[in-house]
Amino acid sequence: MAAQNATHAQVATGPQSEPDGVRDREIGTEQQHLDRVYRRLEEKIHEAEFLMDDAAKRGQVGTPGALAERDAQVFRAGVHLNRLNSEFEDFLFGRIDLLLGKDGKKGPDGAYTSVDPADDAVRGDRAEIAETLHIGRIGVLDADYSPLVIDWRAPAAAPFYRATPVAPGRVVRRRVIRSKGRRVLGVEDDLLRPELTATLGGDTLPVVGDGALMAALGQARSHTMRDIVSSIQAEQDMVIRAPAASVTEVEGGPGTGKTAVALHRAAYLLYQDRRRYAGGILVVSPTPLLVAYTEGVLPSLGEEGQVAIRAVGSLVDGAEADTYDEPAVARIKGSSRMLKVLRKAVRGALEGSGPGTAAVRPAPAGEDGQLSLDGALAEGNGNGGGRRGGPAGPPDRLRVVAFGARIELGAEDLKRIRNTALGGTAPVNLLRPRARRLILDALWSRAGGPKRYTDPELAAEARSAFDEDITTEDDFLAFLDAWWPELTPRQVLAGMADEKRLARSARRVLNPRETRLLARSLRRLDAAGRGPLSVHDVALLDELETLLGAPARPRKPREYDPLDHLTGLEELMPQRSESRRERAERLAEERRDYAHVIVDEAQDLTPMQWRMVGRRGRTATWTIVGDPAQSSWSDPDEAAAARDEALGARRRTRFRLTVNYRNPAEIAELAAKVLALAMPGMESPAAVRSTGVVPRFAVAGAALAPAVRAEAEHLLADVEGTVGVVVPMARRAEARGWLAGLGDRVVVLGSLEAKGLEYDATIVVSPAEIADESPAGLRVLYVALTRATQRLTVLSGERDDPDADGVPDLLRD
Ligand SMILES: Nc1ncnc2c1ncn2[C@@H]1O[C@H](COP(=O)(O)OP(=O)(O)OP(=O)(O)O)[C@@H](O)[C@H]1O
Repeated sequence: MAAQNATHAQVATGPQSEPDGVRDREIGTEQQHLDRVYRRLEEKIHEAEFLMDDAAKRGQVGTPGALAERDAQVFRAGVHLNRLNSEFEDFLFGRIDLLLGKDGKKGPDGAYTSVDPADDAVRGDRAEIAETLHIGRIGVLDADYSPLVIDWRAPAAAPFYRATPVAPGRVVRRRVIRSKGRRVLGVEDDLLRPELTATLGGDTLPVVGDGALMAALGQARSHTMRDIVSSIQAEQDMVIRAPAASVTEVEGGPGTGKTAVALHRAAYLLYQDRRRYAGGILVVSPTPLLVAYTEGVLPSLGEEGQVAIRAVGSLVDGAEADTYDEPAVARIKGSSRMLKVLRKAVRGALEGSGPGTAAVRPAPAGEDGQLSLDGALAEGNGNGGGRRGGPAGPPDRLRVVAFGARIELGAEDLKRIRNTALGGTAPVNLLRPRARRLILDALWSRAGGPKRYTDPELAAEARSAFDEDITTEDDFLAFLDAWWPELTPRQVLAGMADEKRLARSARRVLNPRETRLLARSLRRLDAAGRGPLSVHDVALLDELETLLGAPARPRKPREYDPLDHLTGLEELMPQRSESRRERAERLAEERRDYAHVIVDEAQDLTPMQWRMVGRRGRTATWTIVGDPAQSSWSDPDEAAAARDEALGARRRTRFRLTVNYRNPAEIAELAAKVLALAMPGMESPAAVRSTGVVPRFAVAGAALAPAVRAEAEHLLADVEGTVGVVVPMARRAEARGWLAGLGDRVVVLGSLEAKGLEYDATIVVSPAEIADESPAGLRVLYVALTRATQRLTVLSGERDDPDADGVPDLLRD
């Protein structure tokens, strides 16, 4: 049975059947505990209030700093209670009953999972429970510092997730507690040592329910992801608590919990070492849709202040790309070949598109024989103003009058100087001072400066006056701006829309067809680079920013807040006053270099995107989750090489997740057929449950609109939650029209947007069209087929070749 693959699902529900009234009694027991926790929290608030009152009365107890700390303590305790009441509906969610134990060794991840029962913990087949621990989203200590609730991330909580019947350690019973506000609603138990007759306080240990995992998986889906904190499985827990050294790589098929695990890991790392991660955690997500879907998970785990979840198209400040290039263009833009093209494009932008005729004409030298400039005339000096292609036609001559004579740097001189300047390794914008210096050297030399002064001191003085005279002239500055303009990444990108110029940058790298496609795709931008960016443009902008050089941003790491430790509640409060958007903006502004980088759906990053993401974690530790079978990138080897380069020689620890918690077996089985075509030999993860409902097949042919609508209506009636309609990318807009008015439980998605998301029911429209859309089309289809938690309908379009049962050729055996 598929369910046997899940570690929790393997658990027996115990030999004891559930007699009447036991459930209520057990709920009552947990209710008493929860009441105690709330009483304790209220006590903390009163304590804090008293301290503040007292301090105020006595006027000057302690320093002003101490008074402020007390105020903060009261405030934080109040916020804490408020959150417990309003947000953490199931703030207390777990309990483990343990046998007497030996002192175990701490594992490298800080968890005591290897703890074994003491030798005398079990007598025959009987054992007495020696310890009971309650587990919740935050830790709460009693007045005597004994734990009332243990934070789920604490080492002592690890057995709640890791114990299995095969390796139960000290755990006899694992209980998941369901509560809302201050009320306990239910309990579900797993018995990990069914062979024992265990007692608690002399009474037989009762066991209630069928385990919590199945209950969680069967719930209807909404538009936001839930945390899985009460039902994390052992293999997932190993990843969440893996030591944050170097690189943690996690692979697993669809629905194995990679995204969930990655987010819980972020919360875990913050709990483990908040100071270390004060530098911020970046979660890179493939699409804005997945960001929106997942961004509630960390706040529900009590963490938000230090984690930025950003779509790969929004990693560059000010860029919010959500458009997709057609596959052939995406392939070019994502490829590491672009690096060469961009390097040359930067040079090209500097040199302009053709010979310029500008010159700066200075006035005669001043009385002192030094140079002076006035009334410079710039003829045809193109500085990009309005013309596509950025700065076009920079001046090819610079004329000045010095020491009574006219001196000139001609096109060849300027070219030579430019090439010398570009020989430096610094980014191009930062080479401007070097270029300016070389120009002045050349002018000085041509004016015969070095020969005029034999005394070095006088020579230096004269030279410095010479430089100052020239460089304070507006005309010289105008010349410099035209000849070596300060370029922006967007300008250079926009300049690449000029096919002829691009052809020069892309010579021997892209073929003419590729050049044409690339240039055409950039015509969405105006000369300054304003306009809609595609997701792949953003990585190019980032690369250009590196090539050009960005103004240094001041780093403002979040200060360590001593108040974090004042409440006596074992947790730190995020800054609640900030909105999510403000927070994301602040993080983006403050940092480009994060302490930990989590990459979700890593198989989809293109080589250029790996370079962009790599730049954000140069000193970071990494968690990378993905599934090669779901890759929409056409050249996995090239992407793997770019990934290796981004991660450098860091040591990698690999994990594999093997159980599919999303799709029922019936859907997983169908998807496996496409997997066999897309990646022969690749194993699909075992589905943890089965619903008995097989996927439906319908044939629409050319009449997609009515068929999709009818099927969506059917599924809306069939499931409680969401219906996702996955269509070929090219049909996104029309498909929205087909489903207009059906309400917000139905969502239309292009095949590339479905990544990472899930719905109660899914309609996959025109599978052959999806598969044909790109070289990675079969893998994209595999993604589409693995989004449903309950129902799946496959609707054949004109390109499919359905059999008599409506099964399209791609999905037949
Ligand atoms: N231990 C668990 N308890 C309850 N639900 C779980 C558990 N693990 C995973 N799930 C659920 O299974 C679904 C799939 O999880 P998730 O989206 O993280 O998988 P994934 O591996 O990232 O999938 P994909 O590769 O398709 O994006 C989610 O609804 C998640 O909440």
